[in-house]
Amino acid sequence: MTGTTCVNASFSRQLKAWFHQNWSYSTAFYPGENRFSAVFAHRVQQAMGLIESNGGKFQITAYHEGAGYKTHTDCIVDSQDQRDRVATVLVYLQDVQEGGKTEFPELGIWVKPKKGRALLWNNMNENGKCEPMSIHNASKVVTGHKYILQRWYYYKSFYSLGKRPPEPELPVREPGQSRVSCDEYDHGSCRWYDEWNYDHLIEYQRQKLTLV
Ligand SMILES: O=C(O)CCC(=O)C(=O)O
Ligand SMILES: [Fe+2]
Repeated sequence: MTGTTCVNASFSRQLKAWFHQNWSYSTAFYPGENRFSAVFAHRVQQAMGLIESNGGKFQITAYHEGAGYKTHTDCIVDSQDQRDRVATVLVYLQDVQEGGKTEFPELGIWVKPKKGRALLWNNMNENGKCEPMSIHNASKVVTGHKYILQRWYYYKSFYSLGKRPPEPELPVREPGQSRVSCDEYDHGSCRWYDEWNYDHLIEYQRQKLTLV
């Protein structure tokens, strides 16, 4: 994944100590790995016309109190690479008491997390270029926990799309410790990307929340 770096155990621990408060955590599952992925992809195609096989992984992100996510586009502005994210589907898996909104500053709109609410937007304009007006951010969770599911859709399917990459051998992870990091720390938010660490999903289940 672009921007993803493997860090060793001690540096990972250090990062956690510094930034833990502001982190969001992501993990992912892939098409065909469970029944949910097929049901979701089918319903999205029916309701929104996005072609199932043009979708990538299913990314789940958890935000604890104090965590948000920087302002960004989901596509790469001025990129020549055709393999870019045309559309985003975001589903809120749980209500958030306060904060945690998805905000689109250029459009002057924001959406409040509500369990089961799904949001779809285009990242590209009619010329097939990444649209800077699509910038958005996740405002900090003030009270509660926020869990979302996201899937990005592309113009067409390509070889690696929706396929789980092999698990890296190193570095070794301790329980509760992410091993694959990370967005750059930026505007008060950082995110662990760890496709092999389900700790926050276990926490989600502990709260008796379910995906469907
Ligand atoms: O959490 C949100 O509301 C938005 C997250 C987002 O934009 C992203 O992960 O790309
Ligand atoms: Fe985004």
